[in-house]
Amino acid sequence: MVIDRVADAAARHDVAQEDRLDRWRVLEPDAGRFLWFLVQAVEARNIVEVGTSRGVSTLWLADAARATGGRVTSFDTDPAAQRDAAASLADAGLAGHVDLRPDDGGRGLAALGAGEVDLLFLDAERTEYPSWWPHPVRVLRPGGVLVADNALSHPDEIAPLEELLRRDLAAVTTIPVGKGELVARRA
Ligand SMILES: C[S@@+](CC[C@H](N)C(=O)[O-])C[C@H]1O[C@@H](n2cnc3c(N)ncnc32)[C@H](O)[C@@H]1O
Repeated sequence: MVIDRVADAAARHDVAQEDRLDRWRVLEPDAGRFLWFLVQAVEARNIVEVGTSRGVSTLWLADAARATGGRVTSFDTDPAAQRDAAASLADAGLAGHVDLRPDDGGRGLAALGAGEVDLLFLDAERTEYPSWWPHPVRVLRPGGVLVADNALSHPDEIAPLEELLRRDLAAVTTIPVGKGELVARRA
């Protein structure tokens, strides 16, 4: 499977990198399966991701989008990473379900319309998320879901995001899969 191939390449790559920012830091398999299920459970069609990297989470989201008849828009500030992701998506036959945007996620979210996103996945620099407010919540449709990775691996960095979500949304919890997925649903 293409996802396994990219995840294996990421593990080999990351172990040799001293600087965290040089690592690909791809999504854990159980978190990927959780995202894949969630997209289909909420029948998400307009799916937005911030943090493509080499596209492991994008592959999970795109495979689920194929099942819902939806589409993934994925932002990353690293065009080289997105070129690798594009090749993997093509290998998996999923390129037609994804728009890769080499852009800042905060700027990308600010440009989206209110209530147009069914599922938003945040997997970029966690400390930046609060500066993107109110757009991560503004873009969600009623019943739409926000998911943020690293809720358990980096609780201190995720705490400001969780505080904003608990202020603005009713249902917020952390699912203990992968590195911890913070999930919030817009009523
Ligand atoms: C943890 S990796 C994403 C891993 C990816 N979701 C996966 O499962 O393969 C974080 C990525 O976020 C990107 N990034 C960091 N800040 C960003 C921002 N403000 N907007 C968009 N992408 C950003 C980085 O370039 C990096 O590729």
